[in-house]
Amino acid sequence: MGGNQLSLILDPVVTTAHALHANAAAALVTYVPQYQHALTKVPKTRGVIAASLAAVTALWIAKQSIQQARTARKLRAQGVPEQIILHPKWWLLGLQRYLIGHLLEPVPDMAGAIRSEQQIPLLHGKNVDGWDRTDQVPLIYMNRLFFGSPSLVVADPKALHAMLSAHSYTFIKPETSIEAIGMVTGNLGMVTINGDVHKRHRRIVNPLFNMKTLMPLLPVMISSLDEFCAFLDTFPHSTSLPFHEMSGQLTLNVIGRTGMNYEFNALALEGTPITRAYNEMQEVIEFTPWFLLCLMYPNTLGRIPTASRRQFWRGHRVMIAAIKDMLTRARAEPNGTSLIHELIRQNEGNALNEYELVCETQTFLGAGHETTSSSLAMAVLLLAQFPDVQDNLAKELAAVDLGDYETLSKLPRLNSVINETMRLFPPGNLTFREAGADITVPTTALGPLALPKGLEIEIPIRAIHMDTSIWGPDAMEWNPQRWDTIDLVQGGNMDLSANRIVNGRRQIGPYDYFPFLVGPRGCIGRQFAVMELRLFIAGLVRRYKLATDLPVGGEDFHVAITMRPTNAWVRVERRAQE
Ligand code: HEM
Repeated sequence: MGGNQLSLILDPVVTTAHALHANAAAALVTYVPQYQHALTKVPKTRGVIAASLAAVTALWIAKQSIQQARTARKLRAQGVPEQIILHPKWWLLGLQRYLIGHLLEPVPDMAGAIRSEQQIPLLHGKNVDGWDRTDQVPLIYMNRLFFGSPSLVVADPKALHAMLSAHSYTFIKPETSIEAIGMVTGNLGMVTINGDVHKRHRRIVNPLFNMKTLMPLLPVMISSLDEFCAFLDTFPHSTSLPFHEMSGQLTLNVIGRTGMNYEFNALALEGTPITRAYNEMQEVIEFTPWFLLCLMYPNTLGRIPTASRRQFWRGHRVMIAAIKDMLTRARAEPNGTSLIHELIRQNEGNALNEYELVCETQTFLGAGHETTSSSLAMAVLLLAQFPDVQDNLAKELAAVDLGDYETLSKLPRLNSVINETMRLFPPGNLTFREAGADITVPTTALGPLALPKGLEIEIPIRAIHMDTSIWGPDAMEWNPQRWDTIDLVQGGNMDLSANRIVNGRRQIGPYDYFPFLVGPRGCIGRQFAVMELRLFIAGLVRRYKLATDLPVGGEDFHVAITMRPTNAWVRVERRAQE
C-alpha cells in the first residue's frame, strides 16, 4: 500500500484508536495481574473471557460506527456529497461504508501522482452521491475511513481560507500527523505543535528566515554548489546519475553548513556519524502495516524493541547528541551566521527551553532538506526531458552572476521552471487538519458549512494544482511557459471561477497554488528553499547539458510524509562555454 492512501488512514485511525487504547492499556495493567491465574489455568474461563472481549469489541465498533454515521449524516444534510463505493466487498455484508469506509476502494497506482488525479472528478461532483447540480462543482466531498468515520476533502478556496488563514488555529494538526512527522522533526518542533505553543515558537523563529538573515548564507550555498559540480565532473558524461539521491547530498550539506554550521560531508560515501545516523532513522520511516500500528500505539507497540525500532532509536540518540553539541558550540560563537546562531540570539529571554531548541534544530534539518532536494531533483529531470525549455533557460542564464541574487530572483524563465515544477510535483502533496472545535466555515457552492469538533480534514494540494478548471485543459502537462500569462492574485477568500481569464491572463488565487501552504502555518523556510532552488538550478543548467532516458510521465515517487522522486536518472555533460 502506498504512503498516500496510508496517510489517509493514519490520522482518523489513531484519533479513534487512541481513546480505546488508553482505556484498554489501563484496564490491562489493572486486571491482567488479577486474572492471570484464570487466564492460564482454566481453559473454560479463557473461552468466556475471549467471548466477552469479542462482544465488547463488537459493541464498541457498533457505537463508534453509529457516532460516525451521525456526523456523516449532518454533513450530508448540509449538501456535502459522499464518495460512492465503486467496488463493494461481498464479505463485508453491505457494511463496508460503516466498517472500513473507502479504505479498500481500488487505487491503480498508489503513488501520490495518481491519487491526486483521481480526486479531481470527486471534487467536481462525479463518482459521489448527493450532487446533481450542473451549474457548480462542490470542491468538497466526504469519504469514510475506519468505522465509517468521515473525512472531509476540501479544495474550496473560501473554506481553505477559513481553515488555513482566518481560523488556522482552530484547524489543528491531528495526533497521527504529529506522531509520524515528529519522528523526523521532534515533537516540539514547529511543524508538530498547535495553539499558543506554536505562536511562541513561530515568533522566535520568524526572523531567522527573513532576507537579511538569509543573504549572508548565499556564499556558503554557492561554494556547496561548486563542490557538488566538481563531484559531478568525476563521472563520465555517459553515466546516468541518480539525482533523486544526489540532490539530497547537496541539500543536506547546505542545511548543515548554513543551518547549524555543521559539516555533513554528504558527498563522501562514508559521510559522518550523524549523516549515517540520520539515514538510519530515515530508512525506518516506511508506511508498512507494522509501522502504522506503532504510530497508533506509540506507548506500547511503538516501544517494542524490534530491529527497526532499535535502528531508529540508535540513530536518534546519535542525532540528538550531535544537535546538543551543535547548540553548545553555537552558544560559544556569538557572531556566527548559521540559522541556529540566530535562533540562540532570538531566544535571549529563553522563551524556548533547551528541548524545544533541540526540536527546532531537528526541524530545520528534517523539514529543510528533503523537500528542497525533491524539488531540485524533479526540476533537473524535467529540464532533461524538455531540451527546448532547458536551452531557453540556459540562454537566460548565460550572462548572470550567481552571486547577484537580486538579478537571479527576477529571471522569468528560471522562476517559471520552479513554479511549474512545484505545481505538478509539490513535495508536500497533501496535508491534514482536524477541527479543534465546532465551527462554521463559508464555502462557494454549499454556503455556510457547520463542522463538528474532531472532524478530519484533508487538503489535496496536488489535486488542486492539477485541476483543469483552474489551470486549463493542459493542467497535467509540465509547461513552464504557462507562467508568462498567469497573474498571482493576492487576497482572501475569493471565488475566481467566474473570472478565471482576464485580458488573456489566467488568474490564480492563493488557494489554487500553494506548494508552501499559506497562512500562519505556511512554510517558514520558503525563501530559503527558493533561494537554494534558484541558485542550484541556475548553476547546474549554466554548466551542464542535462539529458535522460526516462520518458515524460515515467517518474515514480515514494510518498511517506512528503512525496519524493525515486527514479530521477540524469546524465550531465559540460556545456561548451563552461
Ligand atoms: C521546496 C522546499 C519546501 C517545501 C515544498 C515546503 C513545504 C512546506 C509545507 C507544505 C508546509 C506546511 C506543512 C503543513 O502544515 O502540513 C511547510 C511547513 C514548514 N516548513 Fe517547509 N517546505 C520547504 C522547505 C523548507 C525549508 C528549507 C525549511 C527550513 C529550513 C522549512 C521549514 C518548514 C517549517 C518549520 C514548517 C512549519 C511551519 C509552521 O507550522 O509554522 N521548509 N513546508
